[in-house]
Amino acid sequence: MSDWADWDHITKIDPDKTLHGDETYEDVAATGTDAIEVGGTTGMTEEKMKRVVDACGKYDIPVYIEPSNPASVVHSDRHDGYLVPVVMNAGDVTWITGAHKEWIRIDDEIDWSRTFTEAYIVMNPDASVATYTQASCDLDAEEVAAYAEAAEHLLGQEIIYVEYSGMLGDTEKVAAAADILDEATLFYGGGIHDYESARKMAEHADTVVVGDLVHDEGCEAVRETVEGAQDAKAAKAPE
Ligand SMILES: CC(C)=CCC/C(C)=C/CC/C(C)=C/CC/C(C)=C/COP(=O)(O)OP(=O)(O)O
Ligand SMILES: O=P(O)(O)OC[C@@H](O)CO
Ligand SMILES: [Mg+2]
Repeated sequence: MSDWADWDHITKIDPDKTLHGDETYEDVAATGTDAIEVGGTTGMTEEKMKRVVDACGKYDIPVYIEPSNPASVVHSDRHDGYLVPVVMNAGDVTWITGAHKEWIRIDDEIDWSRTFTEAYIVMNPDASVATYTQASCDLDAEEVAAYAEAAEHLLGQEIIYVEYSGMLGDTEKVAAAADILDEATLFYGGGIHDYESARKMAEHADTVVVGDLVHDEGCEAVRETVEGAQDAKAAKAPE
């Protein structure tokens, strides 16, 4: 079974940002979050990535690198693996297969045994990830569901990621993706900032991702979102 099948909550650390106040990565690991993803769209370098991966890798929590370009991939035995995005609704094929081809061409150390993909559906047109990938974000619930279904059944993706980075998404669209998926795991990320927003999104998604909050508000706020996600999952009918 894949690691992520048991994750209710992921904390995403952006190596281009600092932690809140004097908090440490040990504090992040102690929030109850199930895994740490390390990634961001802008300002990413190998050096910044390595610093965060090395620091997080000391604690008893899965750590995955989520690269936004081939240059931000670092290799170490401090982390568990790589979650490489593929953007279903990208306007530029670079972000569907092009960057992947270049990465494979230039990197001799790829460890396929711990490299997996995430099929992103990018939904917030104001997020840097939308600009970066030239994503078509104007999608209704039926289209979101169709992208999710294409990702799972045509492309064999195991993780579908509805991404509203920077804003809380439309639950109707998240639910449409959740309802169409058979076996794939649904990640939701964007704008989760408290118990209630985490609970609401985790009613539909299998796993919620919290990003900006850890940098802007800190670990106590993240802990509340972990509780919201866990309560939503506990309230769902047994699968
Ligand atoms: C093939 C390799 C190694 C890399 C390419 C991987 C791809 C397709 C990247 C596309 C962009 C993407 C989906 C990045 C994932 C990380 C992400 C969504 C971060 C959040 O982005 P924002 O919140 O918009 O950015 P900032 O917080 O940096 O402003
Ligand atoms: O920063 P936020 O809005 O929490 O979004 C989380 C994550 O989905 C970003 O890739
Ligand atoms: Mg962000």
